[in-house]
Order: sequence, then structure tokens, then C-alpha cells
Amino acid sequence: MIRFSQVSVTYADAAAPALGPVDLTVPEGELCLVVGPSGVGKSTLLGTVSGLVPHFTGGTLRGRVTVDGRDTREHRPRNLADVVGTVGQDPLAHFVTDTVEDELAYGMESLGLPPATMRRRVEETLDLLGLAALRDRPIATLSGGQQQRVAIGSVLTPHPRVLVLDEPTSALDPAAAEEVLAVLTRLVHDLGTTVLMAEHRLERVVQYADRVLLLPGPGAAPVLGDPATVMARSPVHPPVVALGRLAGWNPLPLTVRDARRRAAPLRRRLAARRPIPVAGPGPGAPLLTARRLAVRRERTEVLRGVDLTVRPGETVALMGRNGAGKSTLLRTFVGMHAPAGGEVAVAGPDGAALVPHRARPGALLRGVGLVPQDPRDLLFAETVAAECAAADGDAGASPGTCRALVTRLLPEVPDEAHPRDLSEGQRLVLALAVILTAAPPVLLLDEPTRGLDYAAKARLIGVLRELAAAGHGVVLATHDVELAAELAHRTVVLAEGEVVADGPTAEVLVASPSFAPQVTKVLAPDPWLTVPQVRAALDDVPDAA
Ligand SMILES: Nc1ncnc2c1ncn2[C@@H]1O[C@H](COP(=O)(O)OP(=O)(O)OP(=O)(O)O)[C@@H](O)[C@H]1O
Ligand SMILES: Nc1ncnc2c1ncn2[C@@H]1O[C@H](COP(=O)(O)OP(=O)(O)OP(=O)(O)O)[C@@H](O)[C@H]1O
Repeated sequence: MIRFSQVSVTYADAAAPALGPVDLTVPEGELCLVVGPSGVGKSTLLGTVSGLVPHFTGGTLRGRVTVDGRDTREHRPRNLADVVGTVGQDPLAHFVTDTVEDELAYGMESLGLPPATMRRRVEETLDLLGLAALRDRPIATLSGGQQQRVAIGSVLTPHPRVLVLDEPTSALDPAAAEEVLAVLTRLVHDLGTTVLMAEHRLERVVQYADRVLLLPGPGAAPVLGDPATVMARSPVHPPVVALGRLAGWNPLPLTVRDARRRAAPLRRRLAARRPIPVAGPGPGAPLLTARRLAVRRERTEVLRGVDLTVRPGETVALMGRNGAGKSTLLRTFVGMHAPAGGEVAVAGPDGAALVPHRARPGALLRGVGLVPQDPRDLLFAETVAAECAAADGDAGASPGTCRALVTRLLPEVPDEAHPRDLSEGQRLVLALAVILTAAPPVLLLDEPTRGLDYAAKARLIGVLRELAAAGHGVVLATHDVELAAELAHRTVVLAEGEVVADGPTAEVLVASPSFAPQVTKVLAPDPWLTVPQVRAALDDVPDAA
């Protein structure tokens, strides 16, 4: 269905191709998962199928990509729309209408489908993606995950034969991600739709893939194969595969269910042991406080009666369904929303409490920094190098500090690139480095793992642990249960603007089937959360455990 013949892509001014050569065929009616490290060229590969590369991105496409026989270089994306539906990494940039319902109908209107069909499919899709209550809402007022659902819905309604999806679950809560994958699987099985999907959170998707296309590294030849075979050698793999490799299981499990069947010997080896406890926060006055906080957006009360404190050395994960109010809460701590009720305070540089929406920006910035859900909101310079130099200057850090952080998190982010032209993971790393360079006492990170491969995530965890050990407070709004499991001392769950759980991460995650990490599901009821915990216990001398 999709044929790549000697395809390579070189962006303008780049020393080496961003992709290729790629020479392979994706058969009709399969779900093909594209995996590989951050910045390796996954989005570029997807773009050659949807026609975005090179028509919208520039650069040179060599070779030929055909979709259902049509050459994507000769057809602009608009002229492929009857065959290919695309969801990019940045849905907001691609919305064409203002409201949810109009956006769901737009693709069908441009194909001239009969009104009755359009009506029926809009209603189906609203239900399928949990959007019915939002149908009349302006898209600009939706949360990140709600927007991602609309973007997915809008490509499903025209029933294209090929779907090209770039990290489609990155902003979705775990339950929504499962629902979207169930819908996609149904399209593949029942209608013979072909799905080409890039994703980093393999724990969410690998079990649904018919085939995996691995881009192993810059310049390395792509590998296309069945999921188990590719996962056995892939540098990126989900926790359940990492656990299988650690325990020496053969064949490797791809699902929690398969892993549980093989887990008995590992359980015995771990029997007398317990996870090595991580040092929790020390004493100290809270760095950040919310009391009975209420925040309104237009007529809706988006946060209600929220109580939260964060102490020096503490890392808190903020979780909860799409639209629960996580981003709103983080933005309130940096003064972007004024409370409609209750109190909010941040410890200022001299220890005095600052009220964020009334504080002088300069003073507030020295107390608290936010990496927003869209890292673009933080990046203003023309090049990576200039952005890093500005961050060093603003923070009074020695020259090179920010750049060194970028490189520590992700090697090979090009100095001269415009932040707009970076891959998703590269751009996020740059925004993280800007805020980490300032290193204010409180760090707020809104979904800080989009676009990041597992190795980059592990390095970010290392940096954040160091900051917590040095007395910083960290709050992460995230749907990444594996990140929360590794990093957070405490997890707070929001539902419809209210705190519904607040406790040690191990307890909160294990209590909920949709939040439990893979290792927990495999080894339950034993108290393990992550692969590094299991590895440390196995490495440990027996009587030390
Ligand atoms: N429009 C562009 N102009 C110049 N360079 C680009 C452009 N888009 C991407 N690149 C570069 O091409 C390389 C591949 O980027 P791409 O977005 O395809 O990676 P990716 O594997 O999807 O990454 P991620 O996992 O972070 O989303 C990166 O080094 C990136 O900086
Ligand atoms: N102008 C507005 N009018 C009405 N509701 C709004 C407005 N702006 C935001 N909202 C709603 O506020 C709620 C909270 O949004 P927020 O972005 O804080 O959620 P979130 O928990 O971060 O979600 P996600 O996980 O999807 O990023 C959402 O239901 C959103 O639709």
C-alpha cells in the first residue's frame, strides 16, 4: 500500500540526510509502528507519505514514495486527502475550522460526501472519542489531550484508506490512549485500513502492531519485521521488554499477559527483597502552596477546592484525565490565571511568599519556572545556539551551561538549527534546558516526555533527581505512568478540577488499573514499579536487600 523506493530526505543546509535510504513496502490492512530514537527521522518518514515532506517542510526528497500507486512528490497533500489522513505532532497548527464539530466534518465536506453520511459519522466519532460534551466548543479553549482527540477524529471521519499518525497518544490519558488504539485496530481489522504510526510510548502500542519499522540511528539501515523480532534488538523498547531481557526470557514478551506467564522464576529470585527506598524530601517550609484554590475559564469552574503543597526536595506527579485541570493548575502557579477563590503562593527568592498573579515577573521567575505543554511558547531565538546563550544570560549562568544540558539530555541537537525545525523531542529538550539552566527553586514541567526516547527520558530523570537532591521542588503534569513511577515521590490525581488522590506514588499508581506501570502489572502483588528497581535488587548482594 505504501512503497518506499530508495527514499532519502535532506533538509536545506543540512550536512547529512535526515532520513534514508529507505527501501521497503508497508502492506495494505496492517498497523505498522515506526520506532526509533528522538530526532532519528520518524516524522520525516511519515511526512514523505502524507506529502508534507517536502511540500511544506522544504528539503530534498530523493527516490520515490507511492501511496496506493500515487507518487507523493507529484501530489500535494490536498490531492492525497481522499487516500491519506494525517495527524501531525502539532494538531493546533493543522486545524482549519474553529469548533469541534466543524473540524470533524471538514475533511468530509472537502471530499463532497452526502450530508446524511457526514452527520452520522460526526455523531459516531464524537462518541468514539469522548467528545460529545465538547461538540460546540472553540478548539482554542480545549486542553492538549482534547485537541489531540479532535485531530484524530477529524482524520477518521472521511474513512481514508491510509492513516499516518505521528505520536497520536502523546497527549492522551492512559484510558483515552487505549480507546484510540482500539478504534484503530478495528479499522485495520474490519475495513482493511493501513496505519503507519510513530510512537515513543511503546508500552501503549507495541501489542497492537502487526509490524514494526525501526530506524535504529542516524545513517543506519531501517529494519522492518514482526514486533517480537524487532524488539529483541531495538535500542528503544517498553519496560516489559526490558524486564524480559533482564530476566533472560525467550521468546521476549511484548505484553503484560505474556510476561506474567513467564514471571514465576523472577518472582522467586526477588522473593526476599523489597525495592530500595529512594530518599524522600527533607524538612522545610513549602516552596509552593495552593489552598482551596478555584480557577474559572469563562463560565466553567476548571479547578475547585484544590489543596497542594510541595516541599524542598520533593517531586510530585500530577495526573488525571484529559481536561482534568493539570495545565491550568501549573499555569496558575506562574500567575497566568488569577484564582477565583482560595489561595496560591510560591516562595520567593528571599523566602517571602509571592502571590503569582500579582508578583513582579522578575521576582516570580526567580522562584518558579514552567516548561509549558507546547515548548514553542518558550522559544524565541533564531537558532539553538542563540536560545542557549540567551538562557545563560537570563539566568546569570556561565556561558555554555544551557548548551551542555541540551547535549546531556540529547546528543546531536544541531547548534545552528532554528528551534522551529527541530524534531519534537529535540525542541522539548531545548525548552527543558532553558528552564533547568535558570534552576529556580520550583520547577513545573507540563508533559515533559513528548518526543523523548527511553534513553533521553532516563537522562532527564537523572537531572531532575539531582535537582530534587539539591532541594528543588518539582511538579510534573504527565500521562506517562512510567515516568511518574520512576521519578515522583508523591502522585496527585485530579478529576474534573478536584484532587481525588494524593499519596506516595507507589500507592496511588498501584491502586488504579489505568495508572499501574507495566512492571507492577507483571509482578503484582509484589511491590515493584520499574525495571531499574528490579535490576538494582538483582544486582544487590543477597543479604543487603
Ligand atoms: N523542517 C526541517 N528543517 C530542517 N531540519 C529538520 C526539519 N525537520 C526536521 N529536521 C531535522 O531532521 C532530523 C529528523 O527529525 P524528525 O522530526 O524526523 O525526527 P523524529 O524521529 O520524528 O524525532 P522525535 O522523536 O523527536 O519526534 C532532526 O535532526 C531534525 O532536527
Ligand atoms: N475558555 C474556556 N472555556 C471553557 N472551558 C475551558 C476553557 N479553557 C479551558 N477549559 C477547560 O478547562 C479544562 C482544564 O484544561 P487543562 O488544560 O488544565 O486540562 P489538563 O488536565 O491539562 O488536560 P490534558 O491532559 O488534556 O492536557 C478542560 O476541560 C478545558 O476544556
